[in-house]
This record gives sequence, structure tokens and C-alpha cells, in this order.
Amino acid sequence: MYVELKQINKKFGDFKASQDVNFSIEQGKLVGLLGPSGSGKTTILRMIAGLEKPDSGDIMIGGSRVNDIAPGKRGIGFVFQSYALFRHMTLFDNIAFGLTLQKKSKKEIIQKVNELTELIGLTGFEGRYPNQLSGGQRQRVAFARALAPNPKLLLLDEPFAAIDAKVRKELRQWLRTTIGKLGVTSIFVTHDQEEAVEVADEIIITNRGQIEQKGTPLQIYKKPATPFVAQFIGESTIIEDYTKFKGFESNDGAKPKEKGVLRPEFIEIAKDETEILTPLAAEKGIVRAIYFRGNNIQVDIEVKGQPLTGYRTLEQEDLTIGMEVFVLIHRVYTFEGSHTEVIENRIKTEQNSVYI
Ligand SMILES: Nc1ncnc2c1ncn2[C@@H]1O[C@H](COP(=O)(O)OP(=O)(O)OP(=O)(O)O)[C@@H](O)[C@H]1O
Repeated sequence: MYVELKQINKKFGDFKASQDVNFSIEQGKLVGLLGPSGSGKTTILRMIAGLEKPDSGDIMIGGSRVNDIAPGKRGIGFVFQSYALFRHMTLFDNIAFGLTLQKKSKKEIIQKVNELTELIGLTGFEGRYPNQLSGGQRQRVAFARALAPNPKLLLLDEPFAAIDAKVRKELRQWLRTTIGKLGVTSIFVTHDQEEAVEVADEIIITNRGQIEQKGTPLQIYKKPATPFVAQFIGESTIIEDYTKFKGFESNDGAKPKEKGVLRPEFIEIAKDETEILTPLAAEKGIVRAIYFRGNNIQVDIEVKGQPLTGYRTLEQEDLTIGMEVFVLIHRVYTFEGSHTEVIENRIKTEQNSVYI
């Protein structure tokens, strides 16, 4: 493991910004720290960088405990949200900054800066000042500057936050490819789940100073470990009593102990019985709202007093507000302690086995 946090605790006054934080990151991985505002992501990043000291616990980088090592001696590159370039320095001098501090030879500096300028696609722009570059270009320069001293670990704090949406998408892909090529272990902070899912090899989800889950984007999406993760990742509706729906009835009529989580992808909304394979397993619902989402149509429905959301494709027939529709709930998640359970629609499953 390249980076390891062991039982890290950090308080600001009485406020617990990190509570028993444990995780490890393999060498060469690009990991996203994802969580709502104030959940402690930046505090974790700053402790790894040495800009903040944990109250207890160990921070290990490359097998050594670095708690007492100064930030500049940890072999870390840092990219901040706001470009933080030196305004009075050219692109060349900005990238060369760390190398000059390291007292590298002129020849070495020129070679390295040229290499990095090419990597970020800005060859020919060496003499420009930050205000002569676009936001995306400036952020790439910040990235090159952080990489110049050959860090073993790269930390990025909301690196795309200040950049407009279209450029941000391009920059994400670029960052992913570039970091993959360089193989430098990297941790980035974001509160944007789309960004984390698109860019990261692995995601660590933070909530109230604690780690809720760590896994690949797909693992986190398919098997959220806690109700918090289930609600935070993707869209979902929390249902107090899912046993009121067809196919989910409890055997003894008792209400479930745990709440259910329903994602739009678990719901099929059909205009009539012919659109659905197992109409017997479906509930009737009323269309409450319809939103065109570009590549699909979001339909808000009400089923037995419960508002739910599902999607329809552009190829399917249009629905109208107030229309009665068939709603097939394929599955529901529940959580028992730290265990996620997936409950399938029983009627649908039985009917499908008859067809087979
Ligand atoms: N130096 C500090 N002094 C006091 N409180 C702090 C300090 N730094 C952070 N905090 C508090 O610790 C909590 C966690 O902050 P942190 O910046 O780690 O969260 P975050 O998840 O990165 O949030 P955001 O997405 O808004 O940046 C917040 O409530 C914040 O106000």
C-alpha cells in the first residue's frame, strides 16, 4: 500500500473533522475523496500533505510514517482549486518554480519544463503570463508545476471547481489519461459524484468526518454499504414501508425494520400492459411530472401515495401528466447494520421462472 491512514482523528475545537479514519491506497491509483460539503475531505487531504496535524493516528506514505515530516519533505505535489499560479511569472517560470527551489541545473530545468509543457499541450505558450491563458490552460499549468519536482504522490483539491462545465469535462478526461500514463499515485477531492465516477479508479466516501465506503465506482454504485451512500450516489427514494408494493409483501404482514432505497433504474414505467413482461407484478401509478433529460425522459409518478421517479427512453410512446401507468418495481435495497440486502420483486421472479 502506498498511502495508509490509520485511526486518524482530528478535532477543530469540539468539532470532529475526522473520526477514526482508516484507508489505504495502492501505488499508481487515482482515488477520489467524495462527500458533501463539510464532511472532512479537505481536512484528510491537508493532513496527508502535512498542512494539518492529526490529533492521533498514523499517516504512512511509501511505508514510512510521515506525521512528523515537514510538508516540503513528503514528496507530494499539490494542485488547488484556484489555480494558484504566480501571476508575475510566465508559464515557463511557474512550471520551473519547484525545480529552481531544488537548485537543479539550468539544463535540467529547461529539459523538464519542455517535457511538461508538451505533456500539457501548451508548447509555444512558455512566455505567456497566467492572465494570458484560459482557465483550463491555467489549471493544466498548475498540474505541470505540481509534477515538475517528480512527486511520488499528487494531491488535488477540487481541481476542476473553478472551470466552466464543458472545459471541465475535457480536463477530467485529460487528467485521467495523463495520470494513468505517468502512473503517479493521486488523490483528488470533489463533491461532484459525476466527476468522481468518471475519473477515479476508486472512490472514498466521507460523511461527518467518517469514511462510509471505499470501492470502485461500480462497486459503490451497485452495492452501497450504507443508506448514506445509497442516497448520496445516484438518485434514490427512501421508502418507509416497501412491503406495501406488489412482489415485496412480507409473509406475516409485519412492517420491515429497515427502510428501503429505490433507484430510478429499478423502476419500469409502462403505458399499458403490452409494454410490460409481467403486468401481474406491477402496480398502478399516476404520472405527476415529466422532464426531458436529453437522452431520456424522467417521469415522476405516485404509487400508493408514494412519490417515485423512473426513466423512459425517447423511443417509447409519450406519457401525459395525470395518466394512469403500470409501474414495475424490480428491486429494493435495504440495510441491516453494515450489510446491504437486495430484495427482488417476488412475483416477477416467479413469473419469469414459469416462462423459462
Ligand atoms: N482550520 C479550521 N478550523 C476550524 N474548523 C475547521 C478548520 N478546517 C476545517 N474546519 C471544519 O471542519 C469541517 C470539515 O471541513 P473540510 O474542509 O475538511 O470539509 P470538506 O468536506 O472538504 O468540505 P468542502 O467540500 O466544503 O470543502 C468543516 O465543518 C469545517 O468548517
